Amino acid sequence: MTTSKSTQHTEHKRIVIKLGGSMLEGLESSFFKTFHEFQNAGYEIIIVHGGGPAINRELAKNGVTSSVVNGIRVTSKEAVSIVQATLVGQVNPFLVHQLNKAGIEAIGLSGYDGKLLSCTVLDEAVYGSVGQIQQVQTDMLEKLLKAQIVPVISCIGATADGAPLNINADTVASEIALAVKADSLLLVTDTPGIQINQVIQATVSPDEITQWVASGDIYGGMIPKVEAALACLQSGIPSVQIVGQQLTGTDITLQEVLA
Ligand SMILES: Nc1ncnc2c1ncn2[C@@H]1O[C@H](COP(=O)(O)OP(=O)(O)O)[C@@H](O)[C@H]1O
Ligand SMILES: CC(=O)N[C@@H](CCC(=O)OP(=O)(O)O)C(=O)O
Repeated sequence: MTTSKSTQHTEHKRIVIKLGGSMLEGLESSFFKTFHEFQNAGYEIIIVHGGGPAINRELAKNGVTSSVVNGIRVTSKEAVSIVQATLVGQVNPFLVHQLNKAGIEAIGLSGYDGKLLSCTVLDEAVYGSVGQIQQVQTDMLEKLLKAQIVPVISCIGATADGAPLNINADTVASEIALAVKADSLLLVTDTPGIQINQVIQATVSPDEITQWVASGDIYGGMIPKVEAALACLQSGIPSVQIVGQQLTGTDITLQEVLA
């Protein structure tokens, strides 16, 4: 993994905010106030977005079927060009527009731009055109952050030959958070945190997560989120949260949670 922050001196704190496709559909304009608050508090912000519902609609419109295994979309060659067109052509500009309109200087990127997300194929037999990130090229991000521009990244990676690959946006967010040595990762979704037996969990430990994935209490789209959260915490990102649009939710912590 390439990072360049370690060689820099900076007073800034960094936050990677992943906006799930599920919450983007019901985005409230007041949500963007939060970004000003983060910036005023001295945070450099990187946004990663998904777009599951928009992708589902476009695939259906084109008569392309897809399935999901462990929260990862099995992506045929036909599907990947629709996924790319939807994320890069629709969802990303929508979000960049909303941010710019709210007075936050934002610029859209995909994994191609500045060679941001160099990938190999994860497992073609199982997932098709899904990427495994080999390198995050942070140079472009550093330049943008220095200029106080918010990068808005869609979860499309590229092979060395320039073929597009679909990557789950939670995974992209965690890889980027690790590459830029973020102080915090926020995974914003359509539910205010991890719910077990309909109760939102304020704090959860890795052992609880393992147990709840095995029992099926954590399933589907929540699986890549908890995996992303654990990958970040175990590699030293101090704060990882899964939250709703109000930014309240679940803190994932390496500490054992006392009953
Ligand atoms: N234990 C859980 N707590 C909350 N949500 C869960 C849980 N397990 C699975 N989910 C599902 O995960 C969904 C969020 O994942 P997903 O739909 O992929 O959102 P996003 O588009 O934000 O990535 C929730 O809406 C819910 O249906
Ligand atoms: C490989 C894979 O699963 N890609 C995801 C990318 C979009 C995404 O992650 O969107 P959400 O944030 O809405 O979940 C997909 O095709 O749905």
